[in-house]
Amino acid sequence: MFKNKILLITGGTGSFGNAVLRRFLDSDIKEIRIFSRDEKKQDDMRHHLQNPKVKFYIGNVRDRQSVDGAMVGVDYVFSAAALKQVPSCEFFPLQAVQTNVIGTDNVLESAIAHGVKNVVVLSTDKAAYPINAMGISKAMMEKVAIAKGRALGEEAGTTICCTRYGNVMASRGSVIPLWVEQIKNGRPITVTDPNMTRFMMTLDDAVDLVIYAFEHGHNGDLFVQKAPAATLDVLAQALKETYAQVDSKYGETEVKTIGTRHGEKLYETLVTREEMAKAVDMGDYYRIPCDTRDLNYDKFFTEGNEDIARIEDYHSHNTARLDVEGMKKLLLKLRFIREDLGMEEKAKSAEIKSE
Ligand SMILES: O=c1ccn([C@@H]2O[C@H](COP(=O)(O)OP(=O)(O)O[C@H]3O[C@H](CO)[C@H](O)[C@H](O)[C@H]3O)[C@@H](O)[C@H]2O)c(=O)[nH]1
Repeated sequence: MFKNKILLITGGTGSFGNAVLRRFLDSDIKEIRIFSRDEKKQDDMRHHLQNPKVKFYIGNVRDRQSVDGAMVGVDYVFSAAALKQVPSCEFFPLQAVQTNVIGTDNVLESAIAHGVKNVVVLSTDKAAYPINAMGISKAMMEKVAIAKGRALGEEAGTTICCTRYGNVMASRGSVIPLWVEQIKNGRPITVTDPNMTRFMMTLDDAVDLVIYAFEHGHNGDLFVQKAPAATLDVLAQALKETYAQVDSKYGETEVKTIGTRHGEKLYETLVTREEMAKAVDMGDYYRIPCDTRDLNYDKFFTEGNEDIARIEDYHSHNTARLDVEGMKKLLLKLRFIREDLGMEEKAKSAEIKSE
């Protein structure tokens, strides 16, 4: 499907972009374009990869002209550029709107104008019943993408769909690399709330989900991957026990409860109750087709969905729950933990401790 095609990844220097590169570089894809703001990260990537198939574009999704410059000749787009940290978006919500909503709209409009065949927009569980600025901006981003997909319709040359996933274990700036640093530096592990749950996905799961959406998506679809969850308590214990294999003193690390941060939820929802009512169960995934009713209000009263009251949303408190042993198994899938445990050769680059 990617043979001789050009793929553009916005926000391509992030964890997701790097994982896509690892997956596709040895394939028969023609070119992968990395579009992002940070010249330093691009430069590091360029030196590390030294691969003529990868082309770099400096730009900002907020600036349509820069997006247009990268879009010429592109077949497929993975739209991953985002402000994604909950606390920073809480303090600068309009910045989240600029990048996540308006920036994504720029990417979609540009893709349609340039005849791109397929766009997959990356979202997060925090967009379902959102309570924080990051989630609210991502929820609006989903609405923008889905409305555009619906307006384009089945026969259009461009297909737009969204994927929503949970916490990507050990992605840049997330809790696992932070706790690993704490363990190794002899500091206590800082836990916000031991009973808080999060969906646990690997970066490979996230790439699989995007490819699944790419292959199965109809205009306006939203895709979710079923995933297990764990409490922070279990995650902390599993990390301690895993690192005790490197040095037994790590197993003695103190765990300190610091309290919930700005805008955090006790548990995350991947599929809302309202979405569950129309979700198509595809085995490992849910496909949530867009609502194709038109803006004729009468229909909303005559075609209401009575099932909704009986359906439960899909969240990190009611999905499959990992225990410490299960969590440890999942941790061992992470590249940087495997490196630390000596199960895998260390990567050449001075990549930060994350996936
Ligand atoms: O010192 C800390 C930091 C975090 N946490 C907890 O660890 C969990 C994960 O926190 P992260 O900061 O790793 O992730 P978030 O859930 O805040 O958000 C992350 O996951 C999202 C998906 O849900 C998006 O991908 C988002 O971009 C990304 O930052 C949360 O329950 C948080 O309370 C702690 O206990 N101690």
